[in-house]
Amino acid sequence: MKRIEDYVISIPDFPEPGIIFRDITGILRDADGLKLSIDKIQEMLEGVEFDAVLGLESRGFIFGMPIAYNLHKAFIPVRKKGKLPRETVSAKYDLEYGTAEIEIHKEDLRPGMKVVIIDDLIATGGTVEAAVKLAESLGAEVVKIAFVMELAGLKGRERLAGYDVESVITYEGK
Ligand SMILES: O=P(O)(O)OC[C@H]1O[C@H](OP(=O)(O)OP(=O)(O)O)[C@H](O)[C@@H]1O
Ligand SMILES: Nc1ncnc2[nH]cnc12
Repeated sequence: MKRIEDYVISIPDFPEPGIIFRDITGILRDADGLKLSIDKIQEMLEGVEFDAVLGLESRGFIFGMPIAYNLHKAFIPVRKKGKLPRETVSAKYDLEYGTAEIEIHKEDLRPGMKVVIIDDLIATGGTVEAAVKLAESLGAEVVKIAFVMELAGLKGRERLAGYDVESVITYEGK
């Protein structure tokens, strides 16, 4: 039986020198890998009460949507700036490579909603930290943050102190 780490393809020096790119398409192209990844994240949510999955564009959509569907929860996209048509709140952040800005529809979250944030990977933690800020700025409570992969060497988890954070697999380095 293969493990999730057996499906991830690691590409050195992509998209720039020094980055080891952890490619999830190796998981998705195999039906067993795809099922295993969704099942593993779903296991993390057992016993967690929540209203909606927040999926982070774009790879967080891939893993977040099937889970929202399976558990009969809402799915709310957190998108890169300029894509959402209604009124938004937005946050800027730094990436392992470059900077970016994400946003969410303001009226999609209401005070008191409990949300789970799902993404494929945490590197520096900048993206997920920005997503937490957006959710909380609208009064939502982040009850769980789940990743397929964690690059522990980049210490992104340190930005999430006090939150319930779990990853299917952890790479000790970058
Ligand atoms: O922890 P961080 O340093 O913030 O990096 C992690 C984020 O970077 C990647 O997304 P990216 O912005 O490359 O977008 P994509 O999913 O559309 O490829 C990844 O899917 C995470 O969302
Ligand atoms: N090393 C990495 N591999 C894949 N996606 C990433 N996003 C940020 N860092 C990444």
